[in-house]
Amino acid sequence: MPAPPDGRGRSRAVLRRCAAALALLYCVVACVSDQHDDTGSARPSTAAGASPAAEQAVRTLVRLAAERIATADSVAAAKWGTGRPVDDPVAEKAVLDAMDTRAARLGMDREVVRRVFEDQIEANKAVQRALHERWEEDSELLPALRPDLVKQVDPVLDRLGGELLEAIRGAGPALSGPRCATVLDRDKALTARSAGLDAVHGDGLDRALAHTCDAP
Ligand SMILES: C=C(O[C@@H]1C=C(C(=O)O)C=C[C@H]1O)C(=O)O
Repeated sequence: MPAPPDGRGRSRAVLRRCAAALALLYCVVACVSDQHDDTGSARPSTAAGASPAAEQAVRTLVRLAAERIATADSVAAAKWGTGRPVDDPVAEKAVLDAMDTRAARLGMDREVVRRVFEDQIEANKAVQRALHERWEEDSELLPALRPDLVKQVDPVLDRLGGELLEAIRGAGPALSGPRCATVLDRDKALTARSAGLDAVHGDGLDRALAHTCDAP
């Protein structure tokens, strides 16, 4: 008959149980972190939907689209009174071409990238037009500062372009998944509320994300 464990035997048993628990925890963590491959794109985890990381990337996309919409105020102010039109097909083509080149280099779905950036541009122009109308009606609302488009706004648009591209890449197939529209709509509402967006910018954010989800 084995002798009843003394104090040292009991602590060895406790240590063994702790080691087993740690090994189990390690397996769980390794399994969860394996949801991402080393290209940075999220894999759909189960038949039920996208991985949590991919859904987080959809949320990031919403936040970045809201940041990009905010640049329309600076662009509109920079153009106001200069005769420079809201529409600038050459600048738009440059944005779309640059994103297309980067998307191709990263092996991304170029159609998805194109449709998201076309929306960003249309949304930006819609907000610029709405702000110009507002300022025409009430010159008191004119912004005091006129930023320099090339020096001050373009670098922000460039940065946001790269970050949006990463978010699209991270979202991967989640953009065609069944939960995309639900996640997007909820985050749009949250972002609009937390950023205190008025109707013009709220509509702009809607326009910017109009074709982001592409459920079959
Ligand atoms: C930002 C500008 O205004 C418009 C919006 C653009 C955009 O959102 O990227 C690009 C070109 C313009 O049609 C600009 O003229 O630079």
